[in-house]
Amino acid sequence: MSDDLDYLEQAVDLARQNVEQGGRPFGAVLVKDGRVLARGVNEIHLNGDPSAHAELQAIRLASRELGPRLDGCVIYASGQPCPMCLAAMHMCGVTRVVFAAANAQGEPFGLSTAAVYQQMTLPLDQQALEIRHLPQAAMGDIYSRWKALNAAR
Ligand SMILES: Nc1nc2[nH]cnc2c(=O)[nH]1
Repeated sequence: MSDDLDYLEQAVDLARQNVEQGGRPFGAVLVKDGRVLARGVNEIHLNGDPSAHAELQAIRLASRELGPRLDGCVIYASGQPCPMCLAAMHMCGVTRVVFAAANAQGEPFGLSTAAVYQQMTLPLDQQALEIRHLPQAAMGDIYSRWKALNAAR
């Protein structure tokens, strides 16, 4: 815990460097067992990939070493993680996340994802994005087939 400030400072430094290089003000450091496994900055300006958030970049890098499960990892982020990054953290088992700037701080600069969080609390049929559930018979037994093929692995 006492290392939190040190790692968070590193994430903020990354964000600051990224701004100087034309990027958005987001940096992230991914730590496991006291070792920095990955660092990431927002790279949307470099590759046009809208998912190139600092936290996801760090997760992608760490996964090269650890594979798809990041249990026991801690992510330090300069900004409050957006729903996409937070979902990724939940799904791959990241244990903790510590961030410096809350959404409220980013709001005046268009750097808050509070509106997306808000959308995601709404029922599917009330979200701004049209979400259509169209059941397909062709899906058939795909899930149970997958389960059967992977049960022994
Ligand atoms: N925390 C965070 N918020 C963002 N909002 C837009 N891009 C980012 C990012 O890379 N990190």
